[in-house]
Amino acid sequence: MAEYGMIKVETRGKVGLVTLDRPAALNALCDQLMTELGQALKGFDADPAVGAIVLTGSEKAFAAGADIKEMKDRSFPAVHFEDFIGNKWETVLTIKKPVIAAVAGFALGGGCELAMMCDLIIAGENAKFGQPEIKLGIIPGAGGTQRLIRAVGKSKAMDLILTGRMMDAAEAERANLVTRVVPVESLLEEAVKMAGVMASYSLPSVAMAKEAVNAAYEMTLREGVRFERRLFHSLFATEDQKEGMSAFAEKRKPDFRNA
Ligand SMILES: CC(C)(O)CC(=O)SCCNC(=O)CCNC(=O)[C@H](O)C(C)(C)COP(=O)(O)OP(=O)(O)OC[C@H]1O[C@@H](n2cnc3c(N)ncnc32)[C@H](O)[C@@H]1OP(=O)(O)O
Repeated sequence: MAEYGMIKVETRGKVGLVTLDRPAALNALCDQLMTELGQALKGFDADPAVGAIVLTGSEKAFAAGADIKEMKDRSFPAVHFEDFIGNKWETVLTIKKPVIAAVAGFALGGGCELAMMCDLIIAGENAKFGQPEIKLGIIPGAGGTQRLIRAVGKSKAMDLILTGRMMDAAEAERANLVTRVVPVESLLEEAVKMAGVMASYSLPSVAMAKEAVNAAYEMTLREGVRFERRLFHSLFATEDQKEGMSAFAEKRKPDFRNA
């Protein structure tokens, strides 16, 4: 397992676990942390022993946003021509295996945006979500204006982005930003359990299910349904489809080989 300075990486059964670990700065997402996160996510995606990934932070903070101190003196040409935020922040979107964000404490600015780039969010009861960039004289720059509205609708997205206020876990669940709220003490266990269920299925079908759902962000309904149908048909070329359906007919547990 690779050694990192600002994240911790381990496996729990078939689940890859990445923990953001920069406590002195509430896991502020500096360049080094984002580089390490990208490497760890790609490593788990390439690891055949891993079927799903959990991304988490500390009890106090999932992540308090991009590192303000690191970016405060940057100029327009610097951020524009280097494509600041850009691809490096979007590595999580390229991961084929499911990625669950397990969020306790602050998920603000880039922290909220990073959680929204994951496939789903489970929140601890103390979680606080927000896009406070407006208080810094900027706007969200890692997809917050686009993903938040798709999750919570226009009124609440405008409310959060234009006031910069925080939303607690209960409100985030009511607004459909998170799938489930659990006690902070059991957050990781619940997230790893859910990831373990996903990892127990055939990887090609899990990866295609994820791809099809995410495609709904980009496609019309007609295009999306056609895309889904193509993926659905292609799964009949896998051994795992034969195994899954044979196991059902023979009343036994399937033995998926990810093939
Ligand atoms: C990605 C983009 C493009 O969308 C842009 C962004 O993400 S901009 C950043 C958006 N996030 C914020 O504006 C949140 C900033 N942080 C806070 O408002 C507060 O820290 C808090 C409400 C999250 C927590 O407050 P508190 O409990 O009082 O702790 P602090 O003493 O403020 O913080 C402890 C320590 O962490 C440092 N810190 C916190 N957040 C950041 C950050 N985003 N960047 C850099 N450093 C951060 C804070 O400065 C403290 O460190 P010291 O100054 O004591 O060394």
